[in-house]
Amino acid sequence: MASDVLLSVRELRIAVEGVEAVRGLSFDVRPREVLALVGESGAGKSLTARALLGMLPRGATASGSVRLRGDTDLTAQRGRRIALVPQDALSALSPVHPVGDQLAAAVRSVARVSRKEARARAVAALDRVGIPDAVRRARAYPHEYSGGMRQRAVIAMATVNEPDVVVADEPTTALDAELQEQVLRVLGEQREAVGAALVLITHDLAVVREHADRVLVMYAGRQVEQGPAARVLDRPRAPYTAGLLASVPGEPGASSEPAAPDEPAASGDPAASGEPARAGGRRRRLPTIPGVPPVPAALPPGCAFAPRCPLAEDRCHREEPRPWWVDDDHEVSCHRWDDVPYPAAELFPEPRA
Ligand SMILES: Nc1ncnc2c1ncn2[C@@H]1O[C@H](COP(=O)(O)OP(=O)(O)OP(=O)(O)O)[C@@H](O)[C@H]1O
Repeated sequence: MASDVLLSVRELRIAVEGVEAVRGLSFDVRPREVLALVGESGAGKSLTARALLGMLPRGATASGSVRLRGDTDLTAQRGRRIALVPQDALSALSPVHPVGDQLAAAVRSVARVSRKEARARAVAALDRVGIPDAVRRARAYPHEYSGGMRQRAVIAMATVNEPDVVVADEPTTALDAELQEQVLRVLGEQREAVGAALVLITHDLAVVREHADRVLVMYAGRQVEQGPAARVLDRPRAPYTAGLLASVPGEPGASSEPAAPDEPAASGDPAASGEPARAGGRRRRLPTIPGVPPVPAALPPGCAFAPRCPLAEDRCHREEPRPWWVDDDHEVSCHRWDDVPYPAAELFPEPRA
């Protein structure tokens, strides 16, 4: 293991009820870096996140390895060296205990400290994430917090024991747009304050560009492309990444033609939406990747993206591509990576209005 690798994932495969949904992922997370996992719904991001924490759902089995500082006992590290910020803060907090008690219990689960000291650390953690009047708020129950406050409390919970890695699974999905940026800012600040790396699962490539050092793009349980976020977003080498980018307003990969002026603006999962969007003050129809991702039980032969890929040729429908380093820190799994044009939007023309 290279000395600067904190979390090392090798050939991770996860099957649910015997059906493989994550198929041979390998990646590293280095100290203090932010790695974004992106891909459409069903790509296997959440299962991967759970595997990093040693908490796979019932019926799921994993093979391959996940090592945190060389250690494979992830359950023992959970809450201590690796912690989760889940999608839904309400389900992560117990409704029957005050928030401060829950944080103090998290402190005492890993550190031999007095109740008073645990309480003090809990209040300090709430204060750090910007919960006003933290001493009083620590005595309140989760339902007495607003949605944004609850998500901050969950970030406080994940970072209170100063873990090496925080895994955040779409931490802003349940929040309105205004709160999303706030919560991501708090998450970034806390990560820096405790010196943790962050594995950030998101649908939003604008979030990747703003917050991630590296990105891993997933499709149908496989890694399609990974590398430094700016390099991957500026010059995607996998047609799938190009398609995701083409559907994000303002990205270099996205088309810039104006469309009918009466179209509403887009929201949500960009690749799947195909909705009109606004860029540079103009409304336009965004290109989308045609079709939908396959379900794990019915994968096509060869490259799973081939049926949707504008560059697919015979070989793509027969042979699954192996990951290939296109330069020293940028890996792609695509037979046609060298034929992806620049700008990549050319691959995905705009739909007709
Ligand atoms: N508990 C489970 N039982 C059965 N199938 C599951 C379970 N969890 C995940 N799967 C299946 O595994 C595949 C990957 O799911 P996963 O939740 O990891 O995807 P994802 O990329 O996180 O999607 P989303 O963005 O919608 O959360 C999907 O086909 C999903 O239906």
